[in-house]
Amino acid sequence: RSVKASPVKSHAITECYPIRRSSRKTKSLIKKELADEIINAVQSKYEGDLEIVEFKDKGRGVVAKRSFTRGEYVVEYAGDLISWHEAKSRESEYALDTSVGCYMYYFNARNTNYCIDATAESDRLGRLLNHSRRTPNCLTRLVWVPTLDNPNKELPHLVIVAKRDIDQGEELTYDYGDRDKSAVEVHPWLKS
Ligand SMILES: C[S@@+](CC[C@H](N)C(=O)[O-])C[C@H]1O[C@@H](n2cnc3c(N)ncnc32)[C@H](O)[C@@H]1O
Repeated sequence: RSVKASPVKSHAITECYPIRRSSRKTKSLIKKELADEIINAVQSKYEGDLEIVEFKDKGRGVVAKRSFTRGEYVVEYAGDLISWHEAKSRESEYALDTSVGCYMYYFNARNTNYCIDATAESDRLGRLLNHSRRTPNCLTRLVWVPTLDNPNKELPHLVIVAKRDIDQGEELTYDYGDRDKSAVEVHPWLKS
């Protein structure tokens, strides 16, 4: 907003009419505000609008306690941010215990391969969203978030956002994206 360049004092306008800010926003401003909202949400770690529900065929899952609009931040896929090298080493350890589920999320950001390992039980809920290939209502997005101790340093985070408008009470799901034939054979639910 170019308050300084305006010949009219801003307080004179706001006293008479509420400024319809949304109609004045440029696309890049809206984009920046959405990005800032996501950064704030990641830093606050707020997850109060979600609840854990036990499903007969999937184990725990996460259900929306309020509605979400398309594109809105839902939750972070929080865990340990590690290199692919470290991830492979941890995976071979996890493979020894068949009771350990799949909580490794591999991705590439700014030309570096990373993995979020959310295998360890924690109070964070992103790790509990189940998979849906056919009808996911969420999707994951990569965001770079400044660290709290050094605002000049950014780290990649995976956030889960609403793919479409979501009603209160819906189970939240996203597509894990694993199309590997042998993985689908071992985990037939990857087709669902
Ligand atoms: C990231 S965890 C999701 C949370 C998990 N349900 C739990 O109770 O901890 C992934 C695991 O959930 C289960 N899962 C995820 N999506 C599923 C689906 N559509 N059908 C059946 N099981 C599913 C599988 O056991 C998978 O290894």
